[in-house]
Amino acid sequence: MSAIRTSGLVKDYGSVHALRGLDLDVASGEVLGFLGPNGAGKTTTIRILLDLIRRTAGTVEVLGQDPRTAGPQLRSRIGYLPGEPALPPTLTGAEYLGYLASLRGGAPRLDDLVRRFGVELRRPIRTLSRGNKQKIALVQAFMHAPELYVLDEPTSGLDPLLQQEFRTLVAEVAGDGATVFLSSHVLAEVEQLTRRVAIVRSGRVVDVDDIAGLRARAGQEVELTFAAPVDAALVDLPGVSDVHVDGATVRLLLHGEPDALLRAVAPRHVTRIRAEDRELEDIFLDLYREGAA
Ligand SMILES: Nc1ncnc2c1ncn2[C@@H]1O[C@H](COP(=O)(O)OP(=O)(O)OP(=O)(O)O)[C@@H](O)[C@H]1O
Repeated sequence: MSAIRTSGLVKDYGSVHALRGLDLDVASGEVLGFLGPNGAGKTTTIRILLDLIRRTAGTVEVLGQDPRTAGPQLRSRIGYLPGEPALPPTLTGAEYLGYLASLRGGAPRLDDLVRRFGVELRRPIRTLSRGNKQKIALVQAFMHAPELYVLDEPTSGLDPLLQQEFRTLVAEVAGDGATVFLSSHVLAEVEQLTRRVAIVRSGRVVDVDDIAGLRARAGQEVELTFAAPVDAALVDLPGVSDVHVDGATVRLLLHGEPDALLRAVAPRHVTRIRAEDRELEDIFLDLYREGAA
């Protein structure tokens, strides 16, 4: 079953085509990373899922319902952490969270979360630091133990200790079977929390894969050193790209199995070999650029 499904989702802001047929399927119980360069359409997608803005065309299902027509009881099954939370400045944290708890028919996790994150409840929200505001936003997203979490850049403004606490919390709710849809630029977060990622570019999902699959496709950086200078033609093979020859040293990018490469260089005297998986960061940069091309 899907927790989120969009098909052919289109959103125009006047002449700006923010979403151009976005297809997305988030399975129930999965943690999916939603990644893409600035302006790709992540926040627009999330706002449509939450029924904060109207789509131009396409279909959307959230927990089996169309958010456009489902009404507030659907909203109470979702925990939403906006990228830039707008909190009521004059209320205290206690007043604001208490109000939301009554709207949503309870907040079983409120006390636990307040303790874990050290939330300042007594002062008016306008007097709080950015990090302390972010904590209140985070607590409201998690306190009613929803089935689906929609988190837009969740750890911006949190110090590293609280970021770690947040990751623990996400792993907990995922372990309890909730679905988490996480937009993030923090690669450590994506890598630690998600198994699958969807890459969005120019209003479309251009790639969906698990992290292991991305790594495998992204290949390895290989450096071979020979006893004597060689020619690039030696490694002109399928699955080999980005070849740089510097005298007796050859650097290249290898996709797939190394077997053909090893056979090709075997007749020469190889003095040194080094192979490294590419960093996840490079992989994402490639994916963002591929989309741009
Ligand atoms: N209210 C608006 N009016 C006009 N254009 C908008 C509006 N909101 C977003 N856009 C445009 O729609 C496109 C998608 O924006 P969106 O905020 O969804 O991207 P994003 O992927 O969330 O980016 P970021 O990572 O920078 O937050 C961008 O070109 C943006 O300028």
